[in-house]
Amino acid sequence: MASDSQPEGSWATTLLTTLQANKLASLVLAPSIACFLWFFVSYHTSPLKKYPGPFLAGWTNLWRLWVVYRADYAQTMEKLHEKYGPVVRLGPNLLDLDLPELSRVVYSTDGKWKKTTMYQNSSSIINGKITYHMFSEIDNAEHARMKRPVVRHYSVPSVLAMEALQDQVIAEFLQHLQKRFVEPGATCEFGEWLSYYAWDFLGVVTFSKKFGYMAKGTDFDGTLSIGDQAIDYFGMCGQMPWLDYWLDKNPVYPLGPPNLSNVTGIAIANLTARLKGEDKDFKPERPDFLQYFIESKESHPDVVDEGQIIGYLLLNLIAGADTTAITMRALFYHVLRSPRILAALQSEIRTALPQPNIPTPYAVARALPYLDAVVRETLRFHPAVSMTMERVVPAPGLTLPDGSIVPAGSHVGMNPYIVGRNRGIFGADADEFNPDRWLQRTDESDDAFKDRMQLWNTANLVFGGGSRICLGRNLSLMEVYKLVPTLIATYDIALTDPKEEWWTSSRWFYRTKGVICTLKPRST
Ligand code: HEM
Repeated sequence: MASDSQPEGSWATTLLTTLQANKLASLVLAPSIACFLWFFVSYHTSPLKKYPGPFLAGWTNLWRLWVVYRADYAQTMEKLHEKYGPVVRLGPNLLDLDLPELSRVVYSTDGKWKKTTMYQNSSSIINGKITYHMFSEIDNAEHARMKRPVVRHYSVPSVLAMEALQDQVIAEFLQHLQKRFVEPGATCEFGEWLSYYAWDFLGVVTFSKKFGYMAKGTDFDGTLSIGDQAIDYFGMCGQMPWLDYWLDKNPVYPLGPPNLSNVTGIAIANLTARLKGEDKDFKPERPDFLQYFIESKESHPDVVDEGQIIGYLLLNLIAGADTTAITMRALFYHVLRSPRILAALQSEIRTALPQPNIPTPYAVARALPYLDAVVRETLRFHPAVSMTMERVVPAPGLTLPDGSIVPAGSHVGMNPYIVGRNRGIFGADADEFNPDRWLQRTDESDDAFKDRMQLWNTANLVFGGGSRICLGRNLSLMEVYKLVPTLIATYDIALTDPKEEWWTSSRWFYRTKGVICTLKPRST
């Protein structure tokens, strides 16, 4: 019979009695119950509870970690937005927004919107201390301090000053393609070769030296593969940033991504040789980033030391090579699958560039409207970064178009892949690759076209936005705008299997493999 103070059937009493009686049960059960209660209370009291999303996502970030692990992040997000609308809850404290009208707010220049801690796991340990670079630094004031000495070196005039260096790499790329594939009539792993080109290109503009991927025709030192693993690690760990302290930053046995020690070694060797005047590849009349960074050390000695220069050099390579290769690979993949688009592009380029084998001057390339449309469509359709770029909502909160307020401290973000396919902006055919959408329609006035492009720019987050916008965008655009017409003016390029379905992996980078081609001398 139950006493008055312990009513019969009280589950709490039974539980307490069991726990007191059984020490093992208490060791296991008590933390589990505390954990469950914590999750339960957090879920039900969260101010983000009102926003729709997968059930598990509201409880734990493990859900989104699982999606990143599966490597179909962008596609999953697309389905979720179709199901739930423009605001989707991806984690207990994270909303993904398909609201291009807010892009200038979330990715602003006012210094109030901070990156979330997801970015911090792309830092490294130098001399026993976690060191952040321009991409991983989340404090906006510190970021501005790091960026100030070098930002002008990424401007259009600065990268234009490197055009001669770029032409040199393009010319070499053509020679390799000619000897290895065109003359013997061999099949080309074109997608791979675009990566070799992009890495060697970045080596040359960064420190006047190629890594040698084109010469060797392979990822001979494993750097490209290590780079992929490092970026995948960043994408996965970013979903639960504290994991990085256990996996990579633990001082006992780091389990993080394989480090880029060979690239770091190359960067240090180049800096040392340059400072000692022993760098034979560098020609002062052909400036490179290393030269610019050394000058920044002289102009900003309070910010730039040799460690910072190594950081700048590495960021150039890690942020710049794969992203540009992904873009060029996507461009060729989609263009080569469409005889109509290929014919239009070929006709424009070959009329403007009657001679093969000559690196296209940037000014000439930028004046080709169909090429411009193809590049823009590629960036929209296959952005190299295809994950939510998270930011912390500052006080007093973010007002959404439905009038609801996302409280300060919540995390929100937009995904270039999702906003790039927003049907309200790009039309019902937003899921199709069609460069013509970027051209002025026959029945469209100049003003209407201008307005449409202005609106479309709000949904262009391919290079991020605001004060954290991609630093290398002018350089990578120059690379793409120059290389594509040069190749099309020189070769007839065709997929060996026009129906080829390539391999894709959508995590932080939207990686791809494939684009197997034949290359023949230009026929028309
Ligand atoms: C098609 C090529 C490229 C794409 C699509 C791309 C995309 C992006 C995006 C989306 C961001 C912003 C990430 C965020 O806010 O969460 C970013 C940042 C950055 N990118 Fe790029 N990138 C490209 C090429 C390059 C190149 C060639 C370089 C350097 C040579 C570069 C250097 C950087 C740096 C330093 C940042 C950090 C900027 C900051 O936080 O201040 N990127 N990039």
